[in-house]
Amino acid sequence: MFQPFKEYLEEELFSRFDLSSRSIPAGLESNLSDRGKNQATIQSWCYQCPQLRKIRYTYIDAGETAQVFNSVMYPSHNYQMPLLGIDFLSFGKKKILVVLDFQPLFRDRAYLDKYIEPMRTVRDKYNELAQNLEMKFYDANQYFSKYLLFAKTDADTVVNRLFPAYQEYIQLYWQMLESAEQFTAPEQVQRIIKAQQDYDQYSADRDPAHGLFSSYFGSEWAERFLYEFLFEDAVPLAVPSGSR
Ligand SMILES: C=CC1=C(C)/C(=C/c2[nH]c(/C=C3N=C(/C=C4\NC(=O)C(C)=C4C=C)C(C)=C\3CCC(=O)O)c(CCC(=O)O)c2C)NC1=O
Repeated sequence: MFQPFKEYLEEELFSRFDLSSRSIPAGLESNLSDRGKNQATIQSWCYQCPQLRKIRYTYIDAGETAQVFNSVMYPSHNYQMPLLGIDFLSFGKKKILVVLDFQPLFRDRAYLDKYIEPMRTVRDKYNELAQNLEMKFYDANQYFSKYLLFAKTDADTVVNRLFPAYQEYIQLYWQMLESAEQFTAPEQVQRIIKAQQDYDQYSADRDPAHGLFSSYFGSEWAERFLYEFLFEDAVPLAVPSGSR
């Protein structure tokens, strides 16, 4: 269902950036599960380039049961650019949830004007994909912008509306990255490092996918996948969520 989204991202990345592979810890690059109704595979890719220090994306394919495309771009620590966050989920065709955002590192007015306001014209074209749904796991005021796309939708809308919206958000992201101010002062770079680290901690601690990963691949693998790959700058909670 989201394969064309992955292919578009790859074409963009490979044609625009000087990518090199970034290693994925052993055993986490892919996995296969026979526990569910359909066989499930999970596969991840990770790259870096001068502008983006970590580019990761993951595809889960459990046939009709589940299709997930998840990705985060982490800009180099010299940029205050928001992270590009993508989370597209389809469960059994009827339940489709899509989230796409430039995830802000800071929330002051000057920052939002510079890095979030440019999304507005794109966002305004896709009202049906911005449904103001309530967040149960995350906090909409932390690491989400007010112009995020967040919708429960259907397969037709994914093809006809989400795909063009996705392309526009990605194009805007590249454009902003190209012209983004570069920071080199150590205290400014430190502030960016800290904010990106906090993003990993925030995301790992709240990740709604832990249960999904555990059910397919076991809680140990799920824990490693979260803390060693997806959000590697996060420190695991003292008591893993599976045992709480
Ligand atoms: C491979 C990793 C990965 C997967 C597969 C994943 C899945 C995932 N994301 C979800 C929700 C969600 N996901 C997001 C957003 C994001 N989530 C992100 O990982 C990113 C980058 C964004 C930002 C765009 C939001 C806002 C929700 C709704 C959760 C809520 O209500 O708080 C859910 C819950 C769906 C439900 O309501 O049943 C799952 C299972 N999250 C992951 O990290």
